[in-house]
Amino acid sequence: MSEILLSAKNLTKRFGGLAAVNDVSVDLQRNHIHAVIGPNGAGKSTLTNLLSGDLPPTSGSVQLVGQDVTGWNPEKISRQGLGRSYQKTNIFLPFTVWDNVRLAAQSRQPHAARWFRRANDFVAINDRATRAIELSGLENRKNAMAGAISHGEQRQLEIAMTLATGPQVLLLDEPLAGMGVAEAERMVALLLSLKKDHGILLVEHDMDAVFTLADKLTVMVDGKVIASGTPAQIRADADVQAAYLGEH
Ligand SMILES: Nc1ncnc2c1ncn2[C@@H]1O[C@H](COP(=O)(O)OP(=O)(O)OP(=O)(O)O)[C@@H](O)[C@H]1O
Repeated sequence: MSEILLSAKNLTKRFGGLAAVNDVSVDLQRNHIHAVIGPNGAGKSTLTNLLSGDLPPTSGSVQLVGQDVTGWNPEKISRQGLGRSYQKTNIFLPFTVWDNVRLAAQSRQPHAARWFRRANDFVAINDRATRAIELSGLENRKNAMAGAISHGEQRQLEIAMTLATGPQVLLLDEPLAGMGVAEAERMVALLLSLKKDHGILLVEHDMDAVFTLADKLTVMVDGKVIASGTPAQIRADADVQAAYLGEH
């Protein structure tokens, strides 16, 4: 049986009287892509924030790579193996692609702010950055300024920066947002290649991409899971048809 990398059980997040995430359980296996879909306001971003530690849950628990990480802060959760891409906000536009990825790799080292660093650390950081750039398909853009590359390449850069932290789980929030057809096809191919070494939890509105990529889907509406299963099971689910998917 495949290894479970991430397992969230009965997660609830309340904002005052609103249960933005209501008793949600999801799990993620290595070498799988698990997509979380649902209409606007379903609670997908809130769920993502609970998994990354950006928000504490009101109740429920999260296991990551064999460790209960419930209530841990984002940095500690990152060190335990979860890489979250933050849409563009982490990219330094006046820096090169390489510098951005190297900084992300460096942020993962213990004592990142220390002025004194051993030579071995530098080698390890550079190796991780080089590998992340290779994996994300940005080798030929590594000396370009981040502000001068295309929108699609910037989204690849976000993924490279996430990979540079050495995650086992990738938590990706709308990696295809704002992309044209060719860029989206490239990103779909990239995500499929990354599944070889990672588990990927994907929040995405592009249903064609989701149904191409996902091994498993969880459908949320109004904070609750209304269905979970394979793409074929989700397509055939009457509740999902009625609530969300329509013609898909
Ligand atoms: N910090 C907050 N305080 C109060 N309410 C919030 C907060 N964050 C989210 N909500 C509410 O929780 C519900 C779920 O929002 P969330 O952003 O998680 O949905 P979503 O599925 O990610 O939507 P979208 O697809 O539009 O990004 C919404 O009703 C939203 O208004």
